[in-house]
Amino acid sequence: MSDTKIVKLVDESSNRSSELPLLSGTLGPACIDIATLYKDTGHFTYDPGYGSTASTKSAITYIDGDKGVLLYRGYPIEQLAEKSSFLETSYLLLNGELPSKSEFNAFEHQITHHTMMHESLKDFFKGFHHDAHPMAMLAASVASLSAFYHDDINVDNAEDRKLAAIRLIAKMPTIAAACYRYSIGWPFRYPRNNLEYVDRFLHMMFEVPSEPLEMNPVAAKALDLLFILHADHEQNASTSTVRLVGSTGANPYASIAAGITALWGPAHGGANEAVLKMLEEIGTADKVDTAVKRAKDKNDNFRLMGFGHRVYKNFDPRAKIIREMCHKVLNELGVNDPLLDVAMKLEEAALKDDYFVERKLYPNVDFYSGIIYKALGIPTEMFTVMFAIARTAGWIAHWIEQHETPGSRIGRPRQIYTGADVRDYVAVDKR
Ligand SMILES: CC(=O)SCCNC(=O)CCNC(=O)[C@H](O)C(C)(C)COP(=O)(O)OP(=O)(O)OC[C@H]1O[C@@H](n2cnc3c(N)ncnc32)[C@H](O)[C@@H]1OP(=O)(O)O
Ligand SMILES: O=C([O-])CC(=O)C(=O)O
Repeated sequence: MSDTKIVKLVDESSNRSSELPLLSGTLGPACIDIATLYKDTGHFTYDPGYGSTASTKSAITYIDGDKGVLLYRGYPIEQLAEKSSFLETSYLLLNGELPSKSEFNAFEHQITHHTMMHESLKDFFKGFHHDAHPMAMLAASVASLSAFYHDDINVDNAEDRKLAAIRLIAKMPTIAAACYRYSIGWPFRYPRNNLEYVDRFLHMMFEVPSEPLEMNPVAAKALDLLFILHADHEQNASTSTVRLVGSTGANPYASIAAGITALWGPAHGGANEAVLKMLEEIGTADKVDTAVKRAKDKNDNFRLMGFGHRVYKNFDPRAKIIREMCHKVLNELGVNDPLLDVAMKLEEAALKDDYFVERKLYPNVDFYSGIIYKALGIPTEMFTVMFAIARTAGWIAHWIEQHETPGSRIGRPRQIYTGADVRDYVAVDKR
């Protein structure tokens, strides 16, 4: 699979030289194994934001940012979006292969068996302020799982790791729905295990006893598709956070809770909430040009939310699928949302503008997803929670891969010190 050439590298500051492999898989870009040259010598590279640093090898997800290619375990995202389900995709991410029918049934059975949230976890919610952000409640609740499931936190045991993965994927929708219902003062709903994964979640979110919930197949299909598209994205900020925390030997619930907090920021998963707020603020299609102008102004902190990506420099294949789905879902649900017009006008204006073209800034996965969530009745503050439900599959797959990889080391970046030179302490009355 890999086509390895040898390159000679010289580190001038230490005068060390080494012959190192130029690593290049059949799919991947070439990269030099600098770590071998510098390993524990005190010399290191400076790469703010890790734009040129591979922190790990991984067999889970592949991205070609120039060609707009995304593969989960080798399968193109377009095919998974069309033919798979979120649970099947989760199995694929975790196990490396698509399941047979009986393997899938067993997996679904295990997930269904673990959907309940511990009764005592409900008491946690009572301590949260009534208008706490759902992401704050989600992060705290998931971190607290390690206080409930002591029996499956031996990170060195493969069976325990698997059980933690099942528990997390199963319980995330239950906890997420509880975050929503707490925020509106409604009693929690138990998971109805005769329903499928996404229907079960929608039931826990929206069911009211006096008005039994009619399951809408269009809504369920759209949500399942969004979950597939958000399930993994190699070493993005939240997954790298999960791996960094995981590298210390921390338990899976603590590691995933750290991923949730990293996802929350508006530069990452929090962008879906920020996009909708931005579109609402812009308000009408005739105000789009002002927004584009502001986004280009370096004295203005305003950015076009849902635009730009560290890796995709042509288009984000997920954004393409979501954009199409957005039209379809609104049409099928009979929703006429003027924000869709604003979004399309904004995309059109930005793609014609030299600033965005030169910097290769295109709509990313978060640009159109919020309009779909809104059409499904999901409140804006829950958008990033929805992302977290889906990304849990990817996070835990990476956490497991990390623990299965021999020779994994603690993550420990270096820094370039820019502070004061050595100096003597001065007593307070002499300062
Ligand atoms: C699920 C996800 O996480 S997808 C990403 C979701 N985040 C967003 O949508 C937030 C808006 N986008 C951004 O902030 C960025 O494009 C990021 C965080 C996604 C990527 O950041 P980076 O790869 O570090 O790019 P960086 O911030 O260096 O931007 C490169 C240039 O494009 C500009 N730029 C990047 N994104 C935008 C934007 N959305 N609007 C206006 N200008 C932008 C920067 O100002 C910079 O300009 P300069 O070269 O003149 O200084
Ligand atoms: O890969 C990234 O940097 C961000 C992203 O699109 C994701 O996490 O889905």
